[in-house]
Amino acid sequence: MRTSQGPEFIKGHGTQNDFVILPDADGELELTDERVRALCDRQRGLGADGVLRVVRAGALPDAPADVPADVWFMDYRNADGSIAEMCGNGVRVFVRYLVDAGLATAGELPVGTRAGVRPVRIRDDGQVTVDMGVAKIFGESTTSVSGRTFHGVAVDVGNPHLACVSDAELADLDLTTRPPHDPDLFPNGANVEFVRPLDDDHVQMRVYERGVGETRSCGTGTVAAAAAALRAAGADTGRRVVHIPGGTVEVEITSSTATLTGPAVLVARGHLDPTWWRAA
Ligand SMILES: N[C@@H](CCC[C@H](N)C(=O)O)C(=O)O
Repeated sequence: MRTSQGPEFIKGHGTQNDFVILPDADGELELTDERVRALCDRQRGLGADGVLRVVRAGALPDAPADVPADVWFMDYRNADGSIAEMCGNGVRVFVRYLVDAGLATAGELPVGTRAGVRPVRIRDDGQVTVDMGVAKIFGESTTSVSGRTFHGVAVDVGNPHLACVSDAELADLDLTTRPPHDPDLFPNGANVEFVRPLDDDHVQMRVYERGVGETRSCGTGTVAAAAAALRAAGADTGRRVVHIPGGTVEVEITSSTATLTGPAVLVARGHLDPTWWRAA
């Protein structure tokens, strides 16, 4: 009979961008890159696009200095083990977990990330809205997929994006390999979005995420996509409903910030096998 349990986990997703959540208030877990890769592996682990460690900012040595110590910090890792500054779908799932676990009360809640503090609110209809900060366009560049060149804008949503608006049929794009990006403009890599306007309010998007591959959704990517689509339409501010393979989110861009609204779902919970965890 088993006498001890491994670390607790929760599995969740936001528009099918899926995560393993690891509660670790005091920062005691040894979360190595290899353990992240093992957790995210869809054959030998739980399977996920990324890991969200739930830790108090004060317990994480590399938390940014401007995040107060008592704030819950989303220590985000991509499936390949790399660290990213921000995750728009992850932060909604993170807050759903905090409220579900009784670690926070519903209402506006500050979440620490490597891109700074992000206010998050669970709405009465269950959707979750995140204040994502300013989506900053910092250049223009190109990529190529399936023999076609795409022009896009570089957008900083806390993490780097190349968002390419075109009339290409998105289902035809082969995103099984990483679309190239300019290393001078993106020295730390880039998430690449392909965006097709459907009408004045709606766009369709597919994404290849840095550190993961093609995912069924990327929250920061949808904000970059909305900023790029607005710019292509000659506007700096406005609203876009973004249709991704995993669902639909809504992005509003004002002169001072961007908000992202979408679902956040908890799917399962349990404990890792201690032998598996030790060996991972
Ligand atoms: N899926 C996320 C973005 C996760 C980080 C990204 N892959 C990066 O490396 O910047 C989202 O929902 O925003």
